[in-house]
Amino acid sequence: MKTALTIAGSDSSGGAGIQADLKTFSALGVFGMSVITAITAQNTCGVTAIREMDTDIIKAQIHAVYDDIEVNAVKIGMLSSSAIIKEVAAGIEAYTIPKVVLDTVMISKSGSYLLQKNAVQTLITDLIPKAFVVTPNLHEATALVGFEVVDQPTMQKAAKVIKDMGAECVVIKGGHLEGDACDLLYDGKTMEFFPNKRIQTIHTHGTGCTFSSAIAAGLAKGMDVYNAVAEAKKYVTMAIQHGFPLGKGVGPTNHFFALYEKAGIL
Ligand SMILES: Nc1ncnc2c1ncn2[C@@H]1O[C@H](COP(=O)(O)OP(=O)(O)OP(=O)(O)O)[C@@H](O)[C@H]1O
Ligand SMILES: Cc1ncc(COP(=O)(O)O)c(N)n1
Repeated sequence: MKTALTIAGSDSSGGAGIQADLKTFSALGVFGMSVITAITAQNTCGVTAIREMDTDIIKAQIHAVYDDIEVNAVKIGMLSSSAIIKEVAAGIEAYTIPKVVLDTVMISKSGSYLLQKNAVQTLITDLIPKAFVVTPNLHEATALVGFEVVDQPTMQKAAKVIKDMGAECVVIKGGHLEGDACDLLYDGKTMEFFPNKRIQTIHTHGTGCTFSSAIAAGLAKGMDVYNAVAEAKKYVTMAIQHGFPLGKGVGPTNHFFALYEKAGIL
C-alpha cells in the first residue's frame, strides 16, 4: 500500500486540517500518517484558540516517520509561524523528499490567521522552492505575488511568478472566483484550466485541505501531476456535492459518500 504524510494543524471539528487530510487519504486508498504542527480549537463557526507545537516535537514526528517508513508523498498545510516553516523545511531537506504538495494555508474561511502575517516571506524563501506542487487560493496567491489575483488572466500571471519562486508546479484554486470554480495548473510549460460548475452550498469547510491532500494521494499512487490534479478535482467536487450541515455554521466536505450511500447512511 502506498503512503502519504500530512504535516498540518489539527481542526477539533474534523472538517479541515489533519483530520480532512487523513479522511481524504483513507477514502483514496493510501495509508495516511501525520505530523501535527499546531492544535486549533475550532468548529463550524470559527477558530477560538491556537496552540503551536514546539519545533522539537515537530522535528521528532518527522524523523519518527521517515526513519522507519517509506513516504510516497507529503502534503503540507497549516504552519503558523516562521520557526515552524524552517523546521519543516529542514525535515524535507534531511530526507530529500520528492513529492511535496504545499497548501499555503494563511487564513481560515471564518477569518482567523493560521499563518502569522510576517511568515509569508519565509514560506516564499524556505518552502516554496522545495515544493513539487504549490496550491494557493486566490487570497493566498495575492499575498504571495503582491498583486490582486481575481480572475483567469491574473491567475495565469500569478502562476508564473510563483513558479519563478522555485516550485515545480503551481495550482491556483478558483474556489473563490466569481462564477464557475475553475482551477489552474501550470507546470512551467503549459497552463491547463480545470473548470467546474459552482455547487450552490455554504458547506465548504475544508475544501482546500481536501483538494491538496487528494493531489498528494494521486502522486503517492504514481500519477503524473496532470492526472493527480484532475482526479483531485473530481474528488473534491463530489465531496462538496455531498457536504452536509454539521453544527451551526459552515459544514464540512464528505469523504465517504460512496461507502455511506452503499450502507444506506446518506
Ligand atoms: N462551491 C464550489 N463548487 C465547486 N467547487 C468548489 C466550490 N468551492 C470550492 N471549490 C473547489 O474546491 C477546491 C478548493 O478550492 P478553494 O478555493 O475553496 O480552496 P481554499 O480557499 O484553500 O479552501 P479552504 O478555505 O478550505 O482552505 C478547488 O478545486 C475549488 O475549485
Ligand atoms: C487546522 C486547519 N487547517 C486548515 C484550515 C483551512 O480550512 P478552511 O479555510 O476551510 O477553514 C483550517 N480551518 N484549519
